[in-house]
Amino acid sequence: MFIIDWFYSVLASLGLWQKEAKILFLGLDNAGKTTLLHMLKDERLVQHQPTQYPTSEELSIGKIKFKAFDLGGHQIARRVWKDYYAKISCNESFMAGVLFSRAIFTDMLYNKVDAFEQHFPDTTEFTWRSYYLLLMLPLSHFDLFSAVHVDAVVYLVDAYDKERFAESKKELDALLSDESLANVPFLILGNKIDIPYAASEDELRYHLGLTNFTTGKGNVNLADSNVRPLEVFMCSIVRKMGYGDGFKWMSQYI
Ligand SMILES: Nc1nc2c(ncn2[C@@H]2O[C@H](COP(=O)(O)OP(=O)(O)OP(=O)(O)O)[C@@H](O)[C@H]2O)c(=O)[nH]1
Ligand SMILES: [Mg+2]
Repeated sequence: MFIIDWFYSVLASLGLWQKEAKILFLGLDNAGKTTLLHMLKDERLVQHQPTQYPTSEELSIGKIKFKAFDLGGHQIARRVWKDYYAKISCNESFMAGVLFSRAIFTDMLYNKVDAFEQHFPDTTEFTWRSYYLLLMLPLSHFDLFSAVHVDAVVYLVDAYDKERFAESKKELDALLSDESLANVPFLILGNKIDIPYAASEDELRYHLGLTNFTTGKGNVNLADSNVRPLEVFMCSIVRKMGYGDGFKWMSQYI
């Protein structure tokens, strides 16, 4: 890991490798993460299936090139969120392998791929987990390490689905209190305001417990403070409105 980091920093110093920002798109299922990602990517509105596998896209907004990770928001998918932002130190390459294969296993779990077990009924769980681990270890160096340093989180909330505000708050609170994400800017998008009776910005702030925690919409310099940039923007992805201001706000902190 150290060697890889060193290698990249040498390349970067020679201008041969550009560091791009890494942004996680998080939020409950059905919030609009995939819709937003594709709207940003090619300005097209596409109807998507619920996301099963974590995916990533290269995007650029203004001068910032970034890689966006769309991780899926349903219950089981949420378990791999942490694998994408947990900080791993240099001598923990082994753990990286473990985490990566854990992500794979979670994946297998929710796709009900139990074929492996059926073919090898005598193989204990431990053994086939170990095989996977060995197989995945070399890959994990690249995959995980491109994902560990998160530059920002875009957290989407369906502003129309008021019944799930509490659930959304719970997941958001867990992210905000996770020390691997300490000081990482959070852009909270209250989506679907094109639907009548969607929550207002104040309502959403209230239900997410953010009323006194946001840091201001304009150009607010937080560099010298120890305060995490956090702000709420209401948007409608289908109407292409609102999220642009949010990303503009966010870009000053990346
Ligand atoms: N009315 C309205 N519907 C939207 C908007 N954005 C997304 N949707 C709809 O919300 C539904 C869920 O959108 P997705 O982008 O698939 O949601 P997701 O967050 O990726 O969900 P998971 O993949 O399950 O985590 C889709 O039917 C979208 O068309 C919006 O701005 N307004
Ligand atoms: Mg999705």
